[in-house]
Amino acid sequence: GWLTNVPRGDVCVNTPLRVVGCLPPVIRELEILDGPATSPWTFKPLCIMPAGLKTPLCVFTSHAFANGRGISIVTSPRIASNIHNLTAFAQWDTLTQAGELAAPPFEVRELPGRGKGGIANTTLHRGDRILAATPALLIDMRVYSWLNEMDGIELERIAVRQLPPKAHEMFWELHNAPKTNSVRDRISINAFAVEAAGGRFSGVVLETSRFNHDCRPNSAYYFDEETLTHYTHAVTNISPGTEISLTYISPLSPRSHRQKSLASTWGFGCTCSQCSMHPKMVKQSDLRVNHIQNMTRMLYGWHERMALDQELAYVDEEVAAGAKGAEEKKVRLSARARALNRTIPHLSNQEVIATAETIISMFRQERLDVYSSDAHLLAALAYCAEGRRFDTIRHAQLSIETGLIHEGLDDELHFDVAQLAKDPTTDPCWPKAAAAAAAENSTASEEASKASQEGSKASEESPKVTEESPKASEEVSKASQESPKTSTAHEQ
Ligand SMILES: C[S@@+](CC[C@H](N)C(=O)[O-])C[C@H]1O[C@@H](n2cnc3c(N)ncnc32)[C@H](O)[C@@H]1O
Repeated sequence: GWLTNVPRGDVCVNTPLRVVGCLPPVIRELEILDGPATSPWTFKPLCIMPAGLKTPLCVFTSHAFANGRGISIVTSPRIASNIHNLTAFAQWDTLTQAGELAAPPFEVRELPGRGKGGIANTTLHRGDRILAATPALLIDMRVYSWLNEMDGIELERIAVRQLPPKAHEMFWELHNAPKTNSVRDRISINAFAVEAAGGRFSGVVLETSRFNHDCRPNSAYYFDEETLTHYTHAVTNISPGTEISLTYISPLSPRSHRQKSLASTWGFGCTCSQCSMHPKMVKQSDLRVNHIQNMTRMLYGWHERMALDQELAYVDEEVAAGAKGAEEKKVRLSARARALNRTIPHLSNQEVIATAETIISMFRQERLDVYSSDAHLLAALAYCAEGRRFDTIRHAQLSIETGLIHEGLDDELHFDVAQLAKDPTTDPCWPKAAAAAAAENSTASEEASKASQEGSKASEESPKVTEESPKASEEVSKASQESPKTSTAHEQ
């Protein structure tokens, strides 16, 4: 009954497919093996089987999701089941009322020449949350490659149609610039590229879609895959009355590329301050972003080589122990190490530090310092390899601060950086000789402190952390000079 009610004419009229005929898509109901009663979805999933493939793409809608905000997901049954197992579904009642802030720190207003936009209604400081919202739509990117345009649009239409009333209404109020079809165009103009449960999606986050673009934005966003929540935070201090902006594209591309991509996908000529600068300044800015990218590539190479060296040392032990598959692994890792040696120049720790500091400074000049999380992490690792404890901690902390705003950092990497920020001397990057000296020092100091505790209570007030004393740090730095640099050991 429901299927026959789907008006399909619109799809055909608005697509070039009309020229070659307009057959209605073949839509099937997904067989739910456990039976409909146990299905987590509000409607029976409707599917289209892509020509020549064995996996259908279907629409999965939940009205209960995120306290009734609802969601429609177009994807394969396997990915849908993975998504359903995420915290976002398993504990939706414990999540905050995403997107339903009692007092949002912005108002949506009509702005000259750019449609609607979000205007701050309070003072926001760097790091303040502006929005946290779940997407109303997640459209698997495979829709665009596996299905013909008409079939893809049909699934998108069903996904929108099945949304709860409020989300449905908000979707139709979104900005649109007619090109192909009213549903597809709205999705492509307003969606964020997100990843979840092993799939890549166009995600429409209804509230966040109101923010306009700026190449040097005052807010940054990321998508938390586990809770399916899209976060937006302030990256600068924002005064009331200021427009909240985010970037639709990578800001690390030259002005001409940015302009082209904004015009072709979003239909506007960017007039943000970074695009409107004096041509000489544009040239310098383009040069800087180019430098940033090249130098970052070099540092990633250094980091990969350092990780490879550590892995090779481990594999050497496995080979010596006669472990199965160790020889093959060593051959594979050595080949990768040789390839890196050919393409990435060799860098000493000091050079890595100088390069990372230069990248960080250029990001600052570009007003993109929130992007310098990786550069801070690499600086921290190089300082660590030099046995410079407090420089390591300083950069690890800066990496965390920028990373939290820009990426959320709740993954393994965050755990590693957090460890580094707490105590680099226990990290594998810390020079072994220095670690041994520090351990010896701390044993000596423990013994001394024990002895003095016995003698007098006053010794309890003396600083216990011996590495912090000038003598200890001198020893550390000497030891690190003497120690073989882990990152170069296998290259020589
Ligand atoms: C995701 S929507 C942003 C919100 C939109 N202005 C609205 O009214 O809902 C993207 C569209 O907003 C407009 N837009 C965004 N940033 C802009 C900017 N910096 N200058 C002019 N128009 C902009 C463009 O029409 C673009 O296609």
